Formats: sequence, structure tokens, C-alpha cells
Amino acid sequence: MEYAVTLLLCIIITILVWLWNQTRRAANWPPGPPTIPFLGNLNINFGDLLNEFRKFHQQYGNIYSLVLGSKTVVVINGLDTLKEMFIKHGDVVNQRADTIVTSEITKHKGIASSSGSIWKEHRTFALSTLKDFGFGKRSMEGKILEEVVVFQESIRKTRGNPFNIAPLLRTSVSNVICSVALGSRFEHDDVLFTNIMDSISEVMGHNAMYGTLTYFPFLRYIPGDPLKFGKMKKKAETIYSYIQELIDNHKSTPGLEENDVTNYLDAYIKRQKTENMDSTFTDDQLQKAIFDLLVVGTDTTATALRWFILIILHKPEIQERMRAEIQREVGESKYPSTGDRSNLPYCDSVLHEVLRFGNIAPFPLPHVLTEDINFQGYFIPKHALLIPNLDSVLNDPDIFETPSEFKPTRFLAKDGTLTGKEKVVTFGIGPRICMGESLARMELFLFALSMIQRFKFLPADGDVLPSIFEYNLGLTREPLPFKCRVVECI
Ligand code: HEM
Repeated sequence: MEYAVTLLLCIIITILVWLWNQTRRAANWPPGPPTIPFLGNLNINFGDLLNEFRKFHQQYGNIYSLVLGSKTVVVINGLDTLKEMFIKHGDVVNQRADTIVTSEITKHKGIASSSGSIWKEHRTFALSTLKDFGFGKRSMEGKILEEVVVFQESIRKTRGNPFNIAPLLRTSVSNVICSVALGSRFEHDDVLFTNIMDSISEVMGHNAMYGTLTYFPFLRYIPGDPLKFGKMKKKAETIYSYIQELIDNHKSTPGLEENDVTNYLDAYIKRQKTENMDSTFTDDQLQKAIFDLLVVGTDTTATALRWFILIILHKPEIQERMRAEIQREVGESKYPSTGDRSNLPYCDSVLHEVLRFGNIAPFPLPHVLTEDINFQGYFIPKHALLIPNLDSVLNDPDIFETPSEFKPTRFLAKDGTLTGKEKVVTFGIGPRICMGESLARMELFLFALSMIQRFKFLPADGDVLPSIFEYNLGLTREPLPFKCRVVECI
């Protein structure tokens, strides 16, 4: 009996020591907030991560670590340190980490969540295919302008009455990516498509407290889905079913596959026919890749445009100055085009400031370290999760003076050209840098400038606009909902 009790005590003590060790920070790791035995850094403020990470950056410097459950998380801050980690060590940090999103929603497939050779193969395929259909080229402009025209028609229909512009922006921006990814676009009154757009917004924008499940999976057993992961998963499944239906319809259209390839989906199906049995070009991979293009491509860009509109509602002098520049350099008879960009430095500086101030994806999905490394005097163990903290650059007072101020002229040099724009790292750094950067920049330019050219944006009467300093932080950082009025000015 005594022997059994002693054995049991030994087992319990061993487990406790093991658990305690799991939640301790080793002496040679990057510093960080004190850990609590058995809980690690569970006590950090997950509800306000942006400010919590800013505080840790000030306290512990450019590299700090957090011990969360059984995972070590290292947050990388500051432009030079981010470049050193994600460019110089690019080959050991380009894998996507195992998180609640990548393991349960995207199942490590598609582009944003995959790793290794599948990621390389499919990122390269998507980039080269999308380039063939206009990505990053002037020919893309025509497709975007078609959507701009429809978007402006919808705006006119509001006849100066207050409305929420967010759904309109989402559908318009999404139609651009749909046209290159799927070869189709959707009407603004297509109820099914509009519902999908709402689901995308919920998946990307809403409070990402469910992210804590990555580190403390037992929290999912709390009844009532308080972290809203169940809800988010259901929305993602709705989007998947919708995409699958589009793929199935496409595949079953007689003769379509034989026609010239005009979009990513066609190109993928064509490629499937030339692949062998163990190919990675599976139907499941296709569904997840389209999910990435559609979900990431829609919400981020539409959110940037929403920040733009909220900011100009607060700062009418900015829209006046933009409009004056557009009227002087482009006139009224044609839409502004990207070829006019160099003649529109003030407008360009506003858009760079929107990308900086909007801080749309401050913490991209974590990367994972595939080897132990010694970095700036610290040891970082293999399997550590790395978070590139883009906010630490976009709001760095040493790079952008008084960063909390929305100040487009910070990018204007004395000779009227743009300066410092390469420091706006909103699209990430290193091999995982955003795939849609060129498209997003073009959309932002054409939508924003053609709106300002033709319409005046006014706050809705009697409504209090949310402040430009308030936000919701999910996978994206979005402004609070608002309404506006729009009146035609030419
Ligand atoms: C203003 C708009 C956008 C912003 C701010 C943005 C930002 C980002 C950021 C920060 C990353 C992650 C970088 C990292 O993991 O370190 C990313 C990845 C990605 N973005 Fe964007 N993005 C935007 C628009 C788009 C568009 C229009 C597309 C559509 C093609 C797109 C597709 C992707 C994809 C597929 C990835 C994953 C890349 C990979 O893991 O290899 N994004 N984006």
C-alpha cells in the first residue's frame, strides 16, 4: 500500500514538474512578461492585443517571447529586426504555424495556410496564373473600372440618403477577384452572394478571441461558445459549400473546359488533367485556394476602403484637396487611371497613409520556426511560433513622426514626389508577403479616386461617427460600423 502511494506521489510530482517546465521561459530565450507556474502567460490581455503588444515592445524590446500553453510564441518587432528574421532567415520561417484556424478551418491547405512544397507549388501556380489574367498589369484596370461603374450606379441610387457603404464595397471588390479567380461576377442584389460577403466579413473582421484556442484548446469545452469559434467555423463552412457549388457548376458546364482558359479556376482544372495520381492539385486544395483568394482578397481591401471613407468623413479638407488635385490633373471626362499616379502625389500620399494608419492586418497568421536559431543574442527553439508585428513598424515614432496622427503629407518630399512609402509594410515582409498586393493597391487607387472625383462624402445627419481611433480586431483590424451620405458633385 505504502509503495503504491509513494509511486502515485512520484508520478504526480513528475507531471507537475513537467507542466511547470512547460510554462517557464528558458533563461536564454527572448525576454517577456513574467510567467505564472502552470499557466505561463495566460494572464495577458487577449481582448486588447494591439495595446498589450505595444506595451511589451516598449518593456522588452524588439524580440520578446510569451509562453502560451505548450507553445512558445516569439513576437518580432521593428523594421530592421523584421527584415532580419523574415528575409535573412526566410527559409526557416516561411512555414505556417499550426493554429486553430490553420488546423480546423483551412486544414493546412490552400495558399495562406499551407507550408513546404505544397505552399511553394500552389503560391507559384496562383501567382503566375493570376498574372496571366492581369494581376499587377495595366490590363487589370479595365476589369476594376467595370466594377467602379456598377459601384457608382449603386451609390447614386441612395440619392443622398444615409446608408452603410460596407456591403457595397465588399461586393464590388470581391467581384474583381471573382472575375480573375472564377471568371464570373455577381450582381449587387444577388442574395446568396451578399450572404457570402457577410460571412466573409464575420470570418475576417470580428473579434478573434477564439485565437486563444490555439494555445489553450481546453477552453473550447466551455459551454455556449463564448469565444465564438463554433460560429466562425460555421460561417467558413458556408463559404466552402458556396465555393464548391461554383466549382461543380463550372466543371459541369459542357464544353467550357475545352475553351480558352480565362481564369484561375479554368487554369487549375486544365492543370489537373496533366497531373498524375499523387499530384497536389486536388479538388480539396482547389476549394481552399479559392477560399483564400476570395476571403483574404475581399475583406482586406474593402476594409482599407472603409478606413479611407471614415477618415475623409472626419477630415473633409482631405477630400477637398484630393478632389482639387484630380480635377486639375485628370479632369472630369475620364476616370483617374494608374498612369496618372505620378501626377497625383497628394492623392497617392493619402492612400499610403490609409494603408499605414488603417493597419489592416497588424498580426498576420503566425509562422513557425523549422530549426533552432540564435538570433540577436537569444536562442529561439525550433517549433516556436513567430508573429511578425507589423503594427510595430506602422506606428513606430522613429519612422513616422507622431504616428497616431493621420497625416498624408508625411510622405510628400519638398519636390512633390513621394518619400518613405517602402516603410509602409502593411502587406507583410519576406517570402510570405501578400500575394495580392499589386491588385489591392490598384483597387484602392481606382475605387478611392473615382469616388472622390464624382462624389462628396458627408456624415449621416444626426449620427455620431465612430472615432478613427476605435476598431475591431479580428484577422483584420476594421473601423466600427458607420453610415454616410454621398452627393454627386460633377
Ligand atoms: C489592403 C489589402 C491587403 C492587405 C493589407 C493584405 C495583407 C496581407 C498580409 C499582412 C499577409 C500576410 C503576410 C505574412 O504571412 O507574413 C497577406 C497574405 C496573403 N494575402 Fe493579402 N492583403 C491584402 C489584399 C490581398 C488581396 C487583394 C489578395 C488576393 C489575391 C490577397 C491574398 C493574400 C494571400 C493568398 C496571402 C497568403 C500568402 C502566403 O501565405 O503565401 N491579399 N496579406
